[in-house]
Amino acid sequence: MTTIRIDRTSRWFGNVVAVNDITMEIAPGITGLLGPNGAGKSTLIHMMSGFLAPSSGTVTLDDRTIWRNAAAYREIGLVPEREGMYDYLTGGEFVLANAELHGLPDPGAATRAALDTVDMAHAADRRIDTYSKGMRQRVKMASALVHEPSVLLLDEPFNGMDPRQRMQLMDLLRKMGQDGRTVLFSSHILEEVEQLATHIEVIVAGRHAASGDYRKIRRLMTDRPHRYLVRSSDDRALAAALIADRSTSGIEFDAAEDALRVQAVDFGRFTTQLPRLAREHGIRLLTVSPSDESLESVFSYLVSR
Ligand SMILES: Nc1ncnc2c1ncn2[C@@H]1O[C@H](COP(=O)(O)OP(=O)(O)OP(=O)(O)O)[C@@H](O)[C@H]1O
Repeated sequence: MTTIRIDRTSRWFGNVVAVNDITMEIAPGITGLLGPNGAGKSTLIHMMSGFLAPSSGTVTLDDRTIWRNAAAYREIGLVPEREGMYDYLTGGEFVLANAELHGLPDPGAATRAALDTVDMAHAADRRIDTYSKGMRQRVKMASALVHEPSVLLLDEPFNGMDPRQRMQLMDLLRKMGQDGRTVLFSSHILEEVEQLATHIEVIVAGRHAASGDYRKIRRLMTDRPHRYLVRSSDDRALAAALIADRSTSGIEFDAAEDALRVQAVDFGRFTTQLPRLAREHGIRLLTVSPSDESLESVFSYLVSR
């Protein structure tokens, strides 16, 4: 059972602070690292895998520093985001190269076992440039798993996969989590993380924004103030009724849209009160649409709390 600890860790590149004073713990099981593009997910993963030194703070694996520690590298497998693969090699040769780099006693057997795990033994002798995106991803997985690491780190592994490939990879990662491995994958898609991760860490603009199980993260997201665009048969009367209710914290009239912009602070209450108030006042609701449902707005809410 292996735990990665990130303690007050920052990483900067010149003037850019990619990771800003983050503290978190990655325990056995499946953790989702959720954040929008540019949040610092790859930088954090590269520090966890020993590819990048922290500028300050520490990243440890069961209390041992990861950076420049060959013994720690042996316990970690990384599936990078980039496609950088040696296309002229076969899948088998690609995985074997990594087995040899790790100095495994029987690299051939380890390669076969890893390719079996990801269900790629049948294509081991084909060149990588003939593979589909999903097959490439699985060979990258085999290469990361060939030395049977206790920690598996995957950077945006579902990018570009079709639904079937996505399900297969999810099943495989679930199995690894159940076996007691420490699995961390990054994503900018909440639903993806929800489906797979038992624990979620959210980072935004290099900072740690939230952590917990998906119920907690969902709740944080639905409890935040929501903005709606509302059109009705009598906007003035509806505005008066809504502003008197505690579910609503602000209303303005948007002349260009010919609609009300409503800020709701209590999401649950607002969704039941709006139709009730309209009915009571004989007002017909014509449009009710959320105007800030993008994940970006959710994330910016999480960091501004
Ligand atoms: N080698 C580097 N040199 C300069 N800036 C970098 C470098 N690596 C990352 N950055 C910057 O650090 C910030 C975080 O990047 P990072 O790739 O870690 O984010 P991310 O969450 O993985 O995003 P994405 O999913 O888009 O890759 C970005 O502003 C990026 O431009």
